[in-house]
This record gives sequence, structure tokens and C-alpha cells, in this order.
Amino acid sequence: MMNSTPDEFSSRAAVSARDLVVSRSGNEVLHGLTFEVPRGTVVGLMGPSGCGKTTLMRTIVGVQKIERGELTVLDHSPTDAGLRRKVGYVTQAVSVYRDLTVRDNAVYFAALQGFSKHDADRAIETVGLGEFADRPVENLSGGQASRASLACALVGEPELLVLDEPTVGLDPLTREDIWAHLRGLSEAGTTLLVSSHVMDEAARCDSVMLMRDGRLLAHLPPDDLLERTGKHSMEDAFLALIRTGGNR
Ligand SMILES: Nc1ncnc2c1ncn2[C@@H]1O[C@H](COP(=O)(O)OP(=O)(O)OP(=O)(O)O)[C@@H](O)[C@H]1O
Repeated sequence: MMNSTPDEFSSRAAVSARDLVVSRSGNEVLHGLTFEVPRGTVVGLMGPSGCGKTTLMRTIVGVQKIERGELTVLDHSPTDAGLRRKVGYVTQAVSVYRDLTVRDNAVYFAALQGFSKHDADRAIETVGLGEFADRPVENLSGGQASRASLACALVGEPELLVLDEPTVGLDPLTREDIWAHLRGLSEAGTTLLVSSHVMDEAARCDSVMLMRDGRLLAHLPPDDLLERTGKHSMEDAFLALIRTGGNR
């Protein structure tokens, strides 16, 4: 990577950051992150509460100001209007209208971005909610409601999907279900950046970015994390890495 030309660098990375510094309300929250998210991969963003995961995701989707450093998203500046149709973002809270049906939500999101009803229906099918399309979101289970949010982010078939804790509060079976959908999207070419508190979910990612206190401790494939720390579970491996501050 050190020897890459800018073109080679950009063509491989969906997101690349160099010395990225971000402040919120005057306090520096991200202290100089340098990383690359390769296109078509699933990257897990893990770390304790308050370490800066949401802030990083907000910066990538262009709603958080960059203080210093560089950030490129699909070869554009994150605030570039051309990215709006290429980047999907699902926040932690279920962001759909609970009194509307799944289809009406998806059609509304589609219309906002200039997509069709057909695009909305395809997104609903993608997340496996076809049979619930005419049901108000308030009458769905938690996992189904999460998938309804996901469907809204998928209407335009984004190239990059940024998901803030899509499985939080869900039971293991539903988590499994959501991850199967995410893996399917990745196999179809979408790049996914997914945050989670559940360290075992790291094992489902192609690589894991481990953050602590606004810094990146490591970015590596899950098997390498286990090997590097000599641990058998992601949880233990992460704790070991935190104790050494990311050093061997
Ligand atoms: N609006 C804000 N103004 C000032 N500081 C903020 C604001 N939102 C978050 N912070 C601070 O920024 C830091 C990072 O918060 P962030 O929400 O990015 O963490 P997180 O890793 O996503 O946490 P969690 O896993 O609990 O969602 C925290 O110290 C938090 O207190």
C-alpha cells in the first residue's frame, strides 16, 4: 500500500482515511485515524461504548465535520452530493415511521432519493420482508423492524452500506438472519461497514477495526486477531489487545 499510486489506492478502497481528526462540541473525539475499507468487503467496527464508532460512521456518511486529515468515500469527499445515492446509512434507532407499513416506508424513502416503487419492493424482498410489506412497522417484531430500516437504506442499491449496530437488542436467531442478509449483500458487491458491541459478530466480518478512546487499536481479519493474541474467543482477544494498547 505504501507504494500505491493515488489511482491504485482509490480503486481498491471504498473508504480511505488518513490522520482523520473529528471533534464534537469542541472536544476531539477521533484522534487521527488511518485506515482503508476495501471494496466489496464486510468490515466490523468494534469497541467499547463511547470509543467513537458512531462518530466515525457519521463522518463517513458526510454529516459530521472533519477537523483535520483526509477522508475519501467511493473516491469522493464524504459531503459530495453525488454520494447520496451511493451510500446507505442505518442509525442505531429504528429510523422508519412505526405507524406506516413497511412498503409505505420504503416507497417514501425511495421517493426522497428519486427511486421508484419497484426499487422499494425489491429492497423489501432483499431483506426477506415481502410477506410483511403491508403491515405497519409497529406490528412487527424487533428484528423485522430492523430489517424494515435496512430495506429503506437499500432502495437505491447503495455501493456502500454503513450500519450502526444493526443487531443490537436482537436474539441470536434474528442476529443470524440479519447477518445472512448482510453477507448476501456483500456477495452481490456491496461494501459494508457494520458496528457492533458483540465481539462474536467480529468473526462474521472479513476484517475488524478495533477502536478505543477515539483511536484505532488494530484493523485485521478476525483469525489474525485470534492468532495475534493467542486467544480463542473474540471477546478475550479484544480484551488482550486493549491491555497491550494494540501492541503485541
Ligand atoms: N453530540 C455530541 N457532542 C459532544 N460529544 C459527543 C456527542 N455525541 C457523542 N459525543 C462524544 O463522542 C465520543 C464518541 O461517541 P460515539 O457516539 O461516537 O461512540 P460510540 O462508540 O458510537 O458509542 P456507543 O457504542 O455507546 O454508541 C463519546 O465520548 C461521546 O460522549
